[in-house]
Amino acid sequence: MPSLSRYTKIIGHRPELFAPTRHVALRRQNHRTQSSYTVKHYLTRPVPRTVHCPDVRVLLPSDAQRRTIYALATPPGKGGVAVIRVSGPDALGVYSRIVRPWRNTHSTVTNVKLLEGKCMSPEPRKMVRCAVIDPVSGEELDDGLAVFFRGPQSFTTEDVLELHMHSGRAVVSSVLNALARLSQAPPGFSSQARSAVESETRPMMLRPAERGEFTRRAFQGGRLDLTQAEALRDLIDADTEAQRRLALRAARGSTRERFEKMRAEIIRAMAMIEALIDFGEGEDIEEGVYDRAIELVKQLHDTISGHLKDSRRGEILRSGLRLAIFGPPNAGKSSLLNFLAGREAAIVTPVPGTTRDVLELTLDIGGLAVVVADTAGLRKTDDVVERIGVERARERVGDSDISLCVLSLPEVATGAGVRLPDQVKELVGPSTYVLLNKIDLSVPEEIRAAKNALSSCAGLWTVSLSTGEGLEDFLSSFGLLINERFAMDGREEPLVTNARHRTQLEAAREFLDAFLATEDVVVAAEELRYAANAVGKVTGAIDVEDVLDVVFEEFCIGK
Ligand SMILES: Nc1nc2c(ncn2[C@@H]2O[C@H](COP(=O)(O)OP(=O)(O)OP(=O)(O)O)[C@@H](O)[C@H]2O)c(=O)[nH]1
Ligand SMILES: [K+]
Ligand SMILES: [Mg+2]
Repeated sequence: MPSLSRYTKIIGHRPELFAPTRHVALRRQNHRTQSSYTVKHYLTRPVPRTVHCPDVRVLLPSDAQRRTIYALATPPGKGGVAVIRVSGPDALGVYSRIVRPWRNTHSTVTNVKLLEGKCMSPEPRKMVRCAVIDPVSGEELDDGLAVFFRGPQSFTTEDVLELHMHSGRAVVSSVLNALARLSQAPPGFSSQARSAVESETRPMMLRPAERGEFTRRAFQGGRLDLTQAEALRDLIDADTEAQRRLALRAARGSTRERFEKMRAEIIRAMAMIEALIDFGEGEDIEEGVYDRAIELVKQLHDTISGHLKDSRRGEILRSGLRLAIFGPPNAGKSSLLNFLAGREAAIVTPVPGTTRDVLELTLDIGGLAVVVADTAGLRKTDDVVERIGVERARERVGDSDISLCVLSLPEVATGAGVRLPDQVKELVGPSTYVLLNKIDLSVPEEIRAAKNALSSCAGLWTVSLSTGEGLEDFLSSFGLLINERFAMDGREEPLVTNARHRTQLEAAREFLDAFLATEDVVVAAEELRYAANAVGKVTGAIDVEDVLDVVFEEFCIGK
């Protein structure tokens, strides 16, 4: 009989071995204790069949083992360098077919065989000056640099070839065409010539890569977990410092570690319960194991709840803080958007009701990505189009992380304070920021009275978007405020950075809830298994075929 710590180890490392033997354990258990469950009850619960760990992941003969993929890894167009990436079992073959020592290259058809004979055998990770030739005609396509990575010491864990060419449409397409032709039996050779170069001209299994396929292979090869793959995508998409920092840390595995630790804790609790089921408390297992498991799960539950409550801080850092600008017509909302954007993004006119639809821009405010939405002025109107705009404005305010109400001071000032239109008033709450605009048209007493009347809101500034007065002060203090609320400086790094993580953590928390609610040890163990699976899906530690497409389709080709 394994000791509890040994037991934890077995399940922790190879839970997939554990699942199929459970009913045996249960039958044995049935006649040894007086617990209330039955084997039938257990067997009717859906048992996840695909639980496994990264270290025992079994890859069936896959497309990746047969097919070599290629793609342009840099943005298309004219530029200094274009990188073409080739990954898969034929990468070395590609090297020998199209890469030639730079000095020895000749561009005539008759030299093909000669050149075939002189193919280079690359030293891994060493960049060499080379010529790239057409594998069929032997014509030189470009000269540049080539580097070969011997799998698994490569990004994808497969053999990888990178060709650094001149970035021009014709160069890139000629090299891509050459790669495409390697998959076909080469035309133009006589049968004699063909047999002479038989081994060299065997058609290769090459095809263009799909979105994110290089990274997907890196994941399948165990180089990255899913959070790291997502982080690479985020790093490419990062617009602000905060996004870059967050993505870089996650790419290095910080998110992976935290989720893995969480899963290990759940599995530890599960092992306690499983041991209890199999051997019974007091007999072989020490007293109080169940209570310890409950304690552990409660702590985990708190941790997960803490991360889920984190005011979407991670998601905000990653995909931007949603800010809605709202207010009465003509208050200067679109003028504010243009000021923040530094360009005439929105139409500004003296006509009230100019903005109809929601206009959205992603801007860098105080180092934070902010998705700023300009909305239609809120008022009662008979205009059908404007009414829809007003409705959308209200929805946008509701959906936003923060809202900023723009008011025209001369419009709302009453002398002794302010009066807001009903439509606006109902959207102003304690968390609303207020920008009092058009102070160039107001007298100081009016400004002071209005400021007093609005002193209870989350933030208040007085500006003129026409003269620029107060704008610098507004921008810096608003930037500071949102940074304090949402950025990660000096705080624990947010764990939940996208909706996929949130969904899985929510699911895990529900299973932990169910664990804490049940009296039945078998159900309890099962709930923990589901919880561990939910967390495992975040990193990809357990079967994730269903989420792979979702994760990788947001990538670009060549990554
Ligand atoms: N005097 C003065 N005029 C301003 C100021 N800010 C904006 N305006 C003018 O006010 C008018 C309305 O500005 P917009 O930015 O279109 O206002 P809006 O809130 O987007 O209006 P709607 O889209 O119609 O709801 C324009 O003519 C602006 O030039 C300001 O600080 N002072
Ligand atoms: K307007
Ligand atoms: Mg407008």
